[in-house]
Amino acid sequence: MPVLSVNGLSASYRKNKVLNEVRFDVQQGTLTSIVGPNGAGKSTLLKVMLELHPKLSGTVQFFGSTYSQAKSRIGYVPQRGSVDWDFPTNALDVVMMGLYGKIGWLKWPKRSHRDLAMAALDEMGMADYADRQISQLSGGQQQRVFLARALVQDADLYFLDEPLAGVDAATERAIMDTLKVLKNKGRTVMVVHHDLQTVEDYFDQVLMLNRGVIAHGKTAETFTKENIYRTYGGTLRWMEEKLG
Ligand SMILES: Nc1ncnc2c1ncn2[C@@H]1O[C@H](COP(=O)(O)OP(=O)(O)OP(=O)(O)O)[C@@H](O)[C@H]1O
Repeated sequence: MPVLSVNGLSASYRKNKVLNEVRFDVQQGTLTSIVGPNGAGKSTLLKVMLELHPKLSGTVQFFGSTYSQAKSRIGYVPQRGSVDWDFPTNALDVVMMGLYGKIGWLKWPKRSHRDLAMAALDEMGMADYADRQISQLSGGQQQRVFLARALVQDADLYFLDEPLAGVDAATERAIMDTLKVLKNKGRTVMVVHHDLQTVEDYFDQVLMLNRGVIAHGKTAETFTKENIYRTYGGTLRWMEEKLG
């Protein structure tokens, strides 16, 4: 059984249809990049699947059940730009939020929860920043804190929206190492990704999206010149140089 099954999914913003009959299955233990040009509907796809934006039609099944039944098994790291970083909270508290599924809302976290959150911050090289207000962290540091939050959540299926955008090489490596560890533990990870040069190195599966699914499958077989052109149209002149 696929961990994620999307069928005939369509969505719009007012009259502007941005997802059209999207259909794909994702198997457990895969690391998938979602690629496509600006405005292709990648972020919207995540939001619609996670019921943050309404769908027009179609179905989405997680582990064979609905989103609300599967919620505690799903982790989401939104695009950094979409988060209100002025929210007065420190890095440790952000990570603790990933534990609410376990602690329960309005219950006081235990020492062991705090230890788990600290360990995750440490894993992302952010232990020294636990007490720092999130608004006072750099973009890459904020991204590491978000990854730590996803780690403590201990989900089975993760969605990350451009986690590598604007981070330095060390942070990029730390994030990709973390995602590979999750995959090797049998978790399933889907990542909106923009750097076409690293798709083959980083991801075993690719979902090529432009309002509908253009191609989906093993990166080695799917991420071809032809599919890249079909996905991006004429917008990628540099690809011609790269691919000859
Ligand atoms: N809140 C919104 N209200 C109206 N239109 C929106 C909204 N969010 C996105 N759109 C439009 O929907 C389309 C798909 O946007 P989406 O953010 O899903 O694309 P994307 O593939 O993630 O793009 P990018 O690579 O630029 O992040 C775009 O045309 C965008 O302008």
